[in-house]
Parts: sequence; structure tokens; C-alpha cells
Amino acid sequence: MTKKIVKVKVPATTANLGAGFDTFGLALTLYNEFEVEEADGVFIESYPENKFLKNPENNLFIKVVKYLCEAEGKKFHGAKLKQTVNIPVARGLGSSATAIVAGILTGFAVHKKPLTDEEFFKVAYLFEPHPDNLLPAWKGGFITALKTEDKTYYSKIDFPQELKAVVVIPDFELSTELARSVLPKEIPLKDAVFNIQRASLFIRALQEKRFDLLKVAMEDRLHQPYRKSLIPNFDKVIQYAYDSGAVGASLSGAGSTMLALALDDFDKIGQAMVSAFSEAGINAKYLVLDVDTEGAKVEIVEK
Ligand SMILES: Nc1ncnc2c1ncn2[C@@H]1O[C@H](COP(=O)(O)OP(=O)(O)O)[C@@H](O)[C@H]1O
Ligand SMILES: N[C@@H](CCOP(=O)(O)O)C(=O)O
Repeated sequence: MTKKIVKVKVPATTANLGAGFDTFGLALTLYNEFEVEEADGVFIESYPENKFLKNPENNLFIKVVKYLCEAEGKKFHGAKLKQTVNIPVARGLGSSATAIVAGILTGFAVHKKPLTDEEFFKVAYLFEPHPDNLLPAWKGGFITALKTEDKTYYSKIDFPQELKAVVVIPDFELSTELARSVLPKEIPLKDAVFNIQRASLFIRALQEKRFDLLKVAMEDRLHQPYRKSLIPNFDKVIQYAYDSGAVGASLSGAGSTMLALALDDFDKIGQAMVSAFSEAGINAKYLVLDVDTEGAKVEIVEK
């Protein structure tokens, strides 16, 4: 009897980009890969070895696939999953969104159901309520999104190819849950205005390739001022990025990764940001990434 293997590749995402808190997300050329087949029992191999993700209780991909199987009225017997994890967990690079997107694409492929936006969000939001990660992970590119009670509205906006993302990943995890718990419930009107002005300018700066506007357009008063207490030398990392030639800089998602946007001097910027972390006694590494424009890819192989 032939066996079906489903292979899914999903890009990392950097959400917020400063002022676009819970709104903007950008897919990057760093990928998690999931290869799964039906099995009796759950077996997870994770490369590189990751004990935490090998536990089905922690593995969002398995949870989503199980949920979709049961939603079809079928009993979930298990799955054999081989997972290549290039995106570090709990670092603000949308690792959890890759697992959710991969789980949804797998479930819909296996059950031969067409995947509409409505179906996607109905499942995805049970596991994570952030369209700013989920959408670019699924569709690729730069996306601005908003979620109401019953609908998600979004638009993909061209992101200039010449801009690269320098992501600086410190050697400590920061769960999205913790990074959200430090945010205030309410913010002053002037801070809301501050962010609307900058987020709007960010979009126009991209469309007109006015890279000189990105520095001011990526300033933020909604989340970074509260989250920076969780990131040693936050201000210095941003400062060193600009001193070395970045055109924009911010926290990546909920952190702990920091993001710089740049047109050149990528290594210089990465090294400078890493050195700002090391001045606080934190090891970090940097990656220079392009924008992924295509999003998640799914392939079914008969064995
Ligand atoms: N690659 C993955 N595969 C399966 N489950 C994952 C993966 N990445 C994250 N998760 C699960 O999602 C949870 C939440 O991750 P989160 O703090 O949102 O990280 P991130 O900021 O990297 O998305 C993790 O504790 C883990 O249980
Ligand atoms: N808008 C969310 C994005 C969280 O992204 P993650 O990659 O850190 O999970 C937030 O800022 O909380």
C-alpha cells in the first residue's frame, strides 16, 4: 500500500517592524520544514535535536494536525514527524506561526479540503491570535493585517527588494506570552497618535523607496518602551545598528531578536548589534536575510 508523506516549508516572520504593533509582518528567507506521515502513535524527530519540541504536548504542529483530524470526525491515531527547525523558538521570529501554518496546510491537504481564508483563520486563531505572523508565514511578503470579531482584513504590500533584514538573535528565549504580559491595558492618546503617524509613514516610505524616512517611521510607543526592560542593552543595540548604517531598526516580533533594515553594510551592522548585546554579557548571532515573497509551500509525496 502506498503511503503519503506531506512536506511543508514555512518562512520565518518578523512582526511589528516598530510602529506597526499587531499589524505589520514580513516573511524572511529562513525556513522551518515539516515532513509528516500517518503512524500509530506520535513520533517526533527534530533537527537539530530539540527535546522541548519532541514532546507532543509542546508541539503546535502535532496539536493542529490532531485538531483537524478530529474536526473531520476521525480518530487521530498518530503521526511521524520529521522537523527541521532553523527558526529558534520564542525569539520573535514567528516559530510558532510556522508550526500552525504547516499543521493547517497538512491537515487540509490530507483531508483534501480547499483552504479558504475563513477556514484558515478559524483554525489558526484557536492556537495563536496574531495575523501579523500567521499571514506572512502563509502568504509571504510584507502584510498589513487587522482582525475583528468575525473577519480578518489584510493586504500584501510590495517590499523593496534592495532592503535586507539583519536579525540579531540573542542567546535567550522570550515567550510571546511574557512579552505581552508587560504591556499596559491602556495607552495615552498621544502615544496612539504617535504610532498611527509612524505606521502610515512606514507604508508610504516603502512605496516611494524613501529609505531616509524609515528611522522615524519605525519609532514606537506602544510596545517597545515596555518590552525593552526584558532585552538587555535594547537602546544600545538600536543605536549601534544606526551608527553602522542601518536605515531602520526595531524589536523583532515580541523579541528577543532585534531587527535592522539595511541597504548595505549588512555584516558591519550585524557585528555591531551583536557587540551591543555582548557588552551586556549576552551572546548573540546575526543573520542577513532577504524577504520571502512566496510564503509556505506544501508538497505531497507518495512512498
Ligand atoms: N517549530 C515549532 N514546532 C512546534 N511547536 C512550536 C514551534 N515553535 C514554537 N512552538 C510552540 O509554540 C509555543 C509558543 O511559542 P512563542 O513563544 O510564540 O514563540 P515564537 O515567538 O518563536 O513564535 C512554544 O512554547 C512551543 O510550544
Ligand atoms: N504582534 C505580536 C507578534 C508576536 O510575534 P512573535 O514572533 O514574537 O511570536 C506581538 O508583538 O506580541
